[in-house]
Amino acid sequence: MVFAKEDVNYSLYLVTDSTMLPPGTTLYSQVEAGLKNGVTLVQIREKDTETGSFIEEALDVQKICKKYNVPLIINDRIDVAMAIDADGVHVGQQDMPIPMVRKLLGPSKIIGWSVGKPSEVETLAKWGPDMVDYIGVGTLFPTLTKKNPKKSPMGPQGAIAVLDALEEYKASWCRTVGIGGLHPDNIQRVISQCVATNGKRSLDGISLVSDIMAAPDACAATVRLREMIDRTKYQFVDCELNESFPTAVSIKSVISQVSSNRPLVQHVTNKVHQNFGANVTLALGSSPIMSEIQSEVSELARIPNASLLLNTGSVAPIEMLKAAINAYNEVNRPITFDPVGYSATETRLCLNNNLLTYGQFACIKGNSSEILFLAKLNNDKMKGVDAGSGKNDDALLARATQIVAFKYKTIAVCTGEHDFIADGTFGGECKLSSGTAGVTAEGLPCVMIENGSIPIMGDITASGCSLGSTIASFVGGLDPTGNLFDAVVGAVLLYKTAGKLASTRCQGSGSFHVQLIDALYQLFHENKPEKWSASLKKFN
Ligand SMILES: Nc1ncnc2c1ncn2[C@@H]1O[C@H](COP(=O)(O)OP(=O)(O)OP(=O)(O)O)[C@@H](O)[C@H]1O
Ligand SMILES: Cc1ncsc1CCO
Ligand SMILES: [Mg+2]
Repeated sequence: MVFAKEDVNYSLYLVTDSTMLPPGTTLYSQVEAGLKNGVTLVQIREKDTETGSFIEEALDVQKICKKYNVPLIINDRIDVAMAIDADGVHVGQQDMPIPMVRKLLGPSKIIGWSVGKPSEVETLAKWGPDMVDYIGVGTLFPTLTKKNPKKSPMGPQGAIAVLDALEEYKASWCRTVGIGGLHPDNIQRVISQCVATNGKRSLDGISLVSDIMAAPDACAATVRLREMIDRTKYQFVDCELNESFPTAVSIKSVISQVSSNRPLVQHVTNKVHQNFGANVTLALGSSPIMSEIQSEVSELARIPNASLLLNTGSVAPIEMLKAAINAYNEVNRPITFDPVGYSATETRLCLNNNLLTYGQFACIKGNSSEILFLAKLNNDKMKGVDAGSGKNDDALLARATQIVAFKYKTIAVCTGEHDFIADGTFGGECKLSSGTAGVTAEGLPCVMIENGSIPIMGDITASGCSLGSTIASFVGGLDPTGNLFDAVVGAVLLYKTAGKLASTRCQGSGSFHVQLIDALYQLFHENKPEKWSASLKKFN
């Protein structure tokens, strides 16, 4: 059978590994369970099997693939693929060069290539449409199936770079599947985040091994995966993600929700911020818990209206941070991420990028230096944790905020004299292939909040960190019908108004600190956003 290449469905691509079969199953039975329940493409990848047995296995699997009308791809062994007339082969960077593979297989077979970086895309684009039909983009996350991984995992941001290269080099024919460490707990996040910067394409499919091959019930496992891939909404927090322009009325409603739900705000934060953050949280009618105990994160995340503030100013062990991200993502509770001093040192850059790869955040907030660096609009390293003193224009800051929101499919906040907030959640939409239907960072909703210059806000330590506490409290306090963007904007607007009020009441930075908590307390409990002094402007 010859498959028309444009008809190949890459959405759920099963790669075999007979070393992980559970007792009572065979390679054949696991593949059949997959095919019956929605696997759309099969690759035989048996690294340690002798040629004779490989061919026997391949012939067996080929029969069943034919029955389900699904193409069969052979990993690496071009000879085996030719011998059994398989539908295609998949080769890695170190395997036989692609032009030779094509010469041997002829034009009609499917050829897949493992790609990890943009320069490899440039190569395949130069070869043109007759060489590589699809690429396996990875390794996305750490995985046990690669025995000697040569590359460190690229994460969604690495996959975005590959998708961008496909667009840049105009390799429109080339399809993509994500590969490496994909499981039900990260598939939707990967589909949602891995979108080219021009919004025109996302991954065409998900490729995986162990979730089907090692499953005691491969039918149920495949049904679950299929359902996950077909779901077009990624509800990573249990509140509304729909686009809206916040108003005094909607912010008033957010505050009422926070008042009655009294969220539990777990702070994993720096030592300087601990006490201030706990008091700010209490001023907002919420309950702080400053905890870095790994064994309790799952329990905390399951408490109604739990919310996590993850601030990397000084850090807990990385395993604890990942466990916390996992625990909150697992139960769709919001995480507010503050990458303090993001670009100050290689250590911070590496740690923050590692965490950004690991989870889905409801909000990413930073000062102007952090957001500009995250957006790759500025390469100047920060001096410590404070924003640089250079003046940036509003348009540049808004753009950086939108880029961060788009990249991480989150609500991004950039602080300074003017605060910017952009919504990159796309209502939680996640789609294979079509990305954001061409919507780019510039098209994202973005607002600006200002209240004149309040330099004293930058003269106390951890004022940005405590805005993080305020956001975490507001997003945690939402009802399921509450709106995430309203909550983040409401928090920033309240904080700016409180800052101004406190600056008129204080005598210096020492009393400003105290006055800021008083002002937050007063404004929150009065709940009259229509009277707040900070202004909210639509920037886009
Ligand atoms: N010149 C200013 N005028 C008005 N508001 C300001 C000014 N500078 C900072 N702010 C406000 O102060 C808060 C902290 O912002 P900043 O950009 O200083 O954060 P940060 O560097 O992360 O703070 P930290 O790391 O000390 O916690 C924000 O709410 C911001 O809006
Ligand atoms: C001063 C300082 N150092 C690490 S975190 C922090 C608080 C302000 O970001
Ligand atoms: Mg900060």
